[in-house]
Amino acid sequence: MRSSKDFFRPLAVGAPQPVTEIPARPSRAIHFFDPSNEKMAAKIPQMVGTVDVLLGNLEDAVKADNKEAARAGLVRIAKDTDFGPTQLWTRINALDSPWVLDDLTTLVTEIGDKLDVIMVPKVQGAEDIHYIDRILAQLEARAGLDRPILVHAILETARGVANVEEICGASPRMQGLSLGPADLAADRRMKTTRVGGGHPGYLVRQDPDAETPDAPRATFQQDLWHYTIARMVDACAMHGIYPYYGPFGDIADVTACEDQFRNAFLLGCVGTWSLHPKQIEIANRVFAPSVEDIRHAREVVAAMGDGTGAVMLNGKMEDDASLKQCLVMVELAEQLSRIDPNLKAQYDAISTDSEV
Ligand SMILES: CCC(=O)SCCNC(=O)CCNC(=O)[C@H](O)C(C)(C)COP(=O)(O)OP(=O)(O)OC[C@H]1O[C@@H](n2cnc3c(N)ncnc32)[C@H](O)[C@@H]1OP(=O)(O)O
Ligand SMILES: O=CC(=O)O
Ligand SMILES: [Mg+2]
Repeated sequence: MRSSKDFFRPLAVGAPQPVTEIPARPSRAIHFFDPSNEKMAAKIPQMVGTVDVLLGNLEDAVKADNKEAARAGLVRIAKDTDFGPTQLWTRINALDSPWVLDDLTTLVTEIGDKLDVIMVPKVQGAEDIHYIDRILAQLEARAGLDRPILVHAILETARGVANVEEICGASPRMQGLSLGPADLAADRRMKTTRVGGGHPGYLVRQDPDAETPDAPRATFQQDLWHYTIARMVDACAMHGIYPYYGPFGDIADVTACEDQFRNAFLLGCVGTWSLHPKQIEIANRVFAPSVEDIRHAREVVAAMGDGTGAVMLNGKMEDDASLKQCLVMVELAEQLSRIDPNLKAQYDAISTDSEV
């Protein structure tokens, strides 16, 4: 076990000072692209500013024969593009793969100054994060970087879920976690064949009516991912890092995609992955508080004065705890307003309404 005094000392001579807090940068959509796919890669410069995070994916969904082209493509895109307010992330190959060492060495030394976060797949426990932490420090020192690259782990193995709290607390670099429902389903031997989302077979059925026991009974589909997302949210909150939903594979079903994203938002996630350009708009809308919520939250803040005691507002009791919930929403709206002029205009219009 590392001493708490050592936790914020660099892990290599010449490496940058570890961060003591993970900045709350808006990241409603982490948009995946394959840097070896020329059509996709060509679209990246024009996507800057339309999405909070662009992620050059090197792992699953990139063909084995294209791994090196994807890595080289990401280096080229990073060097040639001004990302402005948009963060640049990458997903490296798995730690047991033949590609990961070159992924890390090439990316950190060539474009480490452009990379905000490295996403690590199939993380099993703190030991995987310790490995990444040390090697990143060595490479950052070699590259002469002046700020540490942050680390994001995908929760996509049963062992990873069992170790989720220790993964979140394994390094001051830990920025957040994403749910990986496809690999997680396979690793758990769940009997599903989908990438995220619900399943019509996972349901509860209404009790039979005593008078008409043979009458049809309503069924209610349940959320397969509720348990894992809730565990992930608690582990992240405990360690001051950020939880994200992951992939929603049914690109055509924008309605169910929106529902899955909203469930994650309501449970505490700050964002999600986008696999196709059309999922960006859904994520940007869902992972921002609604105008109605902000209107209500501001009314509660105004009514609560010094923040203590209880008041009645529109027939409902508000107190210190409901005020804290409202402040979460108001702070998120303020952060998003700083980067999204459309949202700013919508939230600003509320003040005008209530002043009239
Ligand atoms: C499940 C576990 C995981 O690991 S999920 C994460 C890994 N998977 C991924 O990263 C998948 C990323 N997305 C994709 O590969 C593609 O979007 C897939 C799903 C294959 C669909 O591609 P395609 O059939 O070309 O879609 P389309 O014809 O509707 O595309 C329209 C135009 O948009 C482009 N496009 C597509 N996806 C992206 C993207 N992610 N980023 C940027 N551009 C994208 C297409 O190239 C196409 O362009 P054009 O109009 O032909 O010029
Ligand atoms: O990498 C994501 C997943 O769902 O698997
Ligand atoms: Mg996966």
